[in-house]
Amino acid sequence: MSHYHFIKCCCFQLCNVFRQNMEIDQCLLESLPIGQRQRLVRRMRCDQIRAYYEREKALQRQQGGIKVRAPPSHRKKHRVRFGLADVMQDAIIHHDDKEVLRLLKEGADPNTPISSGGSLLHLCARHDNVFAAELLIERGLNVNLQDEDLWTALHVACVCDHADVVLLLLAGVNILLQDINGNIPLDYAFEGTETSYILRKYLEENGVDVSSMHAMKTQRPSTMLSDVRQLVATGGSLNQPNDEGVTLLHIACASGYREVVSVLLDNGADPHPADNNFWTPLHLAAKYGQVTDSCTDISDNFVKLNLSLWLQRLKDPSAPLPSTDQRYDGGSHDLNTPVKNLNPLGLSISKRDSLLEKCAMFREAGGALSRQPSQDNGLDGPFSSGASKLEQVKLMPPAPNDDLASLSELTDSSLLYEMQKRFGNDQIYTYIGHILLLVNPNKELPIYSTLVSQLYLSSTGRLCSSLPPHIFSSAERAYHMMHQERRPQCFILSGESGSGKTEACKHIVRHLTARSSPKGFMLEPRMKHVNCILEAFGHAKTQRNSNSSRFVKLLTIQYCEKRRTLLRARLYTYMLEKSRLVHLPPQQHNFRIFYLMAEGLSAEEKSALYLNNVLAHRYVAVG
Ligand SMILES: Nc1ncnc2c1ncn2[C@@H]1O[C@H](COP(=O)(O)OP(=O)(O)OP(=O)(O)O)[C@@H](O)[C@H]1O
Repeated sequence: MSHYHFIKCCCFQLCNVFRQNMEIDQCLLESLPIGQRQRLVRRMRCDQIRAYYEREKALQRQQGGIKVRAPPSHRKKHRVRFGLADVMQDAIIHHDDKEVLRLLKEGADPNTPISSGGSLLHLCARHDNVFAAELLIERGLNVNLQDEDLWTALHVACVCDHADVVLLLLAGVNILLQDINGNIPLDYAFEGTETSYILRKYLEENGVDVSSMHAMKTQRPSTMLSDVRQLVATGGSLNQPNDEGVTLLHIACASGYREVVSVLLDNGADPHPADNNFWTPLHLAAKYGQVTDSCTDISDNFVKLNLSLWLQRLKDPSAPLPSTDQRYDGGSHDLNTPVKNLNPLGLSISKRDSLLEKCAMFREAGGALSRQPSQDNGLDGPFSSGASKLEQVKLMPPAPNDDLASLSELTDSSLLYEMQKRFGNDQIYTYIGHILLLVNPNKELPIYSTLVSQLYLSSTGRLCSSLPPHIFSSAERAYHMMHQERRPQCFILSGESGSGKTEACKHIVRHLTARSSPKGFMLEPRMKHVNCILEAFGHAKTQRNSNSSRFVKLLTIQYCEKRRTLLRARLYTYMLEKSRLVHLPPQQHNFRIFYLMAEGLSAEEKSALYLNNVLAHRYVAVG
């Protein structure tokens, strides 16, 4: 008996058995394929339930008829409702302008604080949503609102280098408002960015001398130091708290004034007392002085380290004093804290995330340019030589609409709207899940340099959330899939003529070549020559594209099991449009090789080939 018949027989038997007494031989059941087993068990369960209700009904009839509640046929759907303020936050993050307008009309309060701290304007500043910011300001939201770290929306916009938001906010904001670290928004704008330029210009136009302002700020620790020394000399109390329980040591620790901390501790300031919020100086030092491993300013650790040693010494007087080289060496602490040195613990998680993203993306020019691939989990650095050169990089910061699949509304119009908005910002690449969408910019964008290619290197193949969508990341992903699956990977580039497939293909090949060999980037000029030859025989000028490929391409990458690396990237060509040789569609050219020959061959060469007047031939004259 065939397997199929055996199963059919079993089922038949089972159904009969089941109908008779609803008992099933477990072994028989287990011998069935999973799908059939599930179907059978489901049917059993239905019959059981039906039998139960019938029995219940019969029982009630016997007992004088209390109604049994039938199983609910339509279970009531419970809808989760979010407050207007939450929906508003979501709409702002996703740049859903229509929704923001609707919510405001429905009475959403623009003054509602947001869950991650700050106002809705802070959120707009973070997500570069100028439209929503404008609406909120129109409805009376105070532009000078400060969050728990005393950041205004302008601080946020500066950190994120969102110049449009900065321009909008400048109309009403107090540009000199300081945050908890005593920094004004300009302190967070990277040198050389548009934001920094706008702020400086604005300050200058309003008569503020930026350099003297900076000098004043850097003098603050030395002013406090001399005040503390004077207090010590006059025998004043170093432990006197203010109304909030804050002592001098709290202030010095929170601000990272290491020399002041040393003087205070040397002169008997008590490191133990907590302020009214239960923060000891050590807590504050940890909160504002701690650095992550990514930040190199080791001196920021000093306050915490020094205090720990002093605390240890308080318990055990024989413990060694902090060594002098661990003490503050005076004046080097830069109060004009750049973002990369900002203490992440002092910020809300959302702000920390955005800062880390910014750190990864927009390190100061030098930092970014010196980034080595090895930072990304130990890549072997095929680019080290290429990256030393200064290159122009302009990548947009990651945005919520980077992946259209994550939009709350997925309709033709919402997708088109997002694409159009991105295109307007030169964000030509967009993910839809793992698919990459490209809108041909038809202009040179500085996003294909060696450095950018290097930024997209990853040793794991996971997409870096701090980098915007890019063809390099798709190439990188394919490379890692090839490693994981140990089989060739294929790119499918689809789109109408002139949409940018050929260019995309070149970018992929370029990234992969560089990726697979330390000399990858050196091959680039040669690849250009090869491309030139290939295109001469397969490309032609059409109405839509002056360099249209007249064949179907297939790009695959192959894995080398032995060397565990990329063996070859191969471009297969199929279905060359041979008919073009003898028949030209209206307003079109023949393959480029003819025109190159006409231009490039010497008179003797042409004569030897009987092509003295190449362009006079019917098949090369424009159709
Ligand atoms: N990423 C890009 N950045 C800048 N310009 C681009 C980009 N992609 C395409 N272009 C421009 O668009 C032109 C047409 O692109 P491309 O030849 O790649 O289109 P295609 O889809 O391969 O067209 P066809 O199917 O006709 O071969 C290019 O010559 C180039 O000028």
